[in-house]
Amino acid sequence: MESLTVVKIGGKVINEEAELDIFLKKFAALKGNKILVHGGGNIASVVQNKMGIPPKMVEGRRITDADAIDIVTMVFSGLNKKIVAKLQSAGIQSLGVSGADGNLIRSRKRSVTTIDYGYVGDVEEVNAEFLKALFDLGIVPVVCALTHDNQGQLLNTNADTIASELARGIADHYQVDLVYCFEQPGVLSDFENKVVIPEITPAGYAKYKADGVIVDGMIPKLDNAFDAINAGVDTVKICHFEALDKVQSIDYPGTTLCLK
Ligand SMILES: Nc1ncnc2c1ncn2[C@@H]1O[C@H](COP(=O)(O)OP(=O)(O)O)[C@@H](O)[C@H]1O
Ligand SMILES: CC(=O)N[C@@H](CCC(=O)OP(=O)(O)O)C(=O)O
Repeated sequence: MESLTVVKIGGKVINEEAELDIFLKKFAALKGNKILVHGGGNIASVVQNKMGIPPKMVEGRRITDADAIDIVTMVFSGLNKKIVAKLQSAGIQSLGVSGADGNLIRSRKRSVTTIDYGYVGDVEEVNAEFLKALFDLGIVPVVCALTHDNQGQLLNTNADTIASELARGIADHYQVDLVYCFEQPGVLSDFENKVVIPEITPAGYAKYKADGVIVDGMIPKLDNAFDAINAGVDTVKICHFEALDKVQSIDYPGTTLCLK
């Protein structure tokens, strides 16, 4: 089976021009078929504040009302084009898409329970055939955190979830490696001293979570990571964005490997 690397980069790295450039150079150098999924949540929050519409977040997820979906659509789509322009300059034939483009990711608006998340979508289907066609043309897809409901509505979907769902959606056709890149050196057992957990299992994750070692945005990231591993994705790694050039070598220690 051909290999495919799905890389997700977080919004904090995108926000720093120099860091983004370092990361994109490393992404450009990755061998084989690849997809880049990017966030941009913190930039959307800055824009919301500037527009006098303060962001509302619940457990790391944005409450996306009518104003917020307009703002995230502009911010995420704009970032998407900026990243594609930078990748083109690195010689990568890339195409920036949301989940609506090429019907790549169809989702369903999250139903209202105790919380109304507004225009937030839970993924229902990934168009693996469209991705395969892009790879056959030598095109690298760059995917932002927007999906659609096939009834004309864009929906906001967490970028970690998009990366996991894309990896799972295409795992029948490729040997898929999923890499979450961010500003920390991996999942940490000691945040102050930056001690990386080299391998994490669901049992270890449960314990670190109960002990308050793994908190905040790392919780949905690991939930998405284990969902991917359980659905047939070959490997899931969580690493510093500057370590991306090392993830394709088997024995690189400076990263967290998620195990079943
Ligand atoms: N044990 C941990 N190890 C590493 N990061 C952690 C840990 N617990 C919480 N975090 C936090 O999780 C954040 C990553 O989640 P998030 O902000 O959603 O990432 P991203 O920017 O990739 O979308 C890190 O910036 C870090 O502050
Ligand atoms: C529903 C939801 O919360 N969507 C996220 C999508 C962006 C994202 O995930 O960006 P990062 O990866 O940079 O955090 C948001 O609006 O912030």
